[in-house]
Amino acid sequence: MPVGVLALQGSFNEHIAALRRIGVKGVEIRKAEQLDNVSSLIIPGGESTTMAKLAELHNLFPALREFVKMGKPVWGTCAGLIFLANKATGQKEGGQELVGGLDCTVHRNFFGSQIQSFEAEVPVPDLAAKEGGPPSFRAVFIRAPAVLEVGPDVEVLASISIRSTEIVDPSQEAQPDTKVIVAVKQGNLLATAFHPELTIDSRWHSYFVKMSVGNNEIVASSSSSSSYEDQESFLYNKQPKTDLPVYE
Ligand SMILES: NC(=O)CC[C@H](N)C(=O)O
Repeated sequence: MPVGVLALQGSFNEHIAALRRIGVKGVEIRKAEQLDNVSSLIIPGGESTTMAKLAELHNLFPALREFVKMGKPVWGTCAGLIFLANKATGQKEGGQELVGGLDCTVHRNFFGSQIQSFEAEVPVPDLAAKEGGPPSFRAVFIRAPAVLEVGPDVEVLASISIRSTEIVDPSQEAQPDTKVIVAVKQGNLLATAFHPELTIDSRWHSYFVKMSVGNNEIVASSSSSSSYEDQESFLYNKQPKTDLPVYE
């Protein structure tokens, strides 16, 4: 079965292109019944309030919650992390509906607004040990959330050190060198505050695909032409930069 990518809003094209680069077919999910035909699901980054409104409009929440409850692998990136969290803070007035399932609290815009977006090299030793390659990953944080608290079943895959001056939200009282959680795993749920689909490093996608393999056979991407083939231009780091801070 192919990997589903929730395609209401945000970087779903980029996820499908990233899956394609590792030879896996990704399909757009816009209707509840389409979830029956996929082994696993990626909820992309974008704008979680907008995505939630669209999901509500299409009556997707019950099916998404059922998908999570069935134990099928789901990976939320950025806004997708917010979707999966049991609790979110920093929401717009009136809040927003969440899929939930991931036992954590996230802050929606922990690192500030669009202009506080940044890139960093983030060490993720467990994932590098499984997937090979260098120990750290290029991480693109766009108006990124962060995980404030995790439950006992949640494994922290990556955190970054930040100074309090880097936190824009005055309600956050981070002390110098606070560790902020930016990637977690809980059973079949994976969540990252950043956007691996915007980098050329496909190890996060292959890691997620391997989580799905236990459940169902993954369909290989066909070699025929696809509208996703030419989307390499989305990638931020075709040319590796050397001047990035390393967060450890
Ligand atoms: N790049 C992103 O997905 C940003 C998410 C954004 N902070 C939100 O609330 O939805």
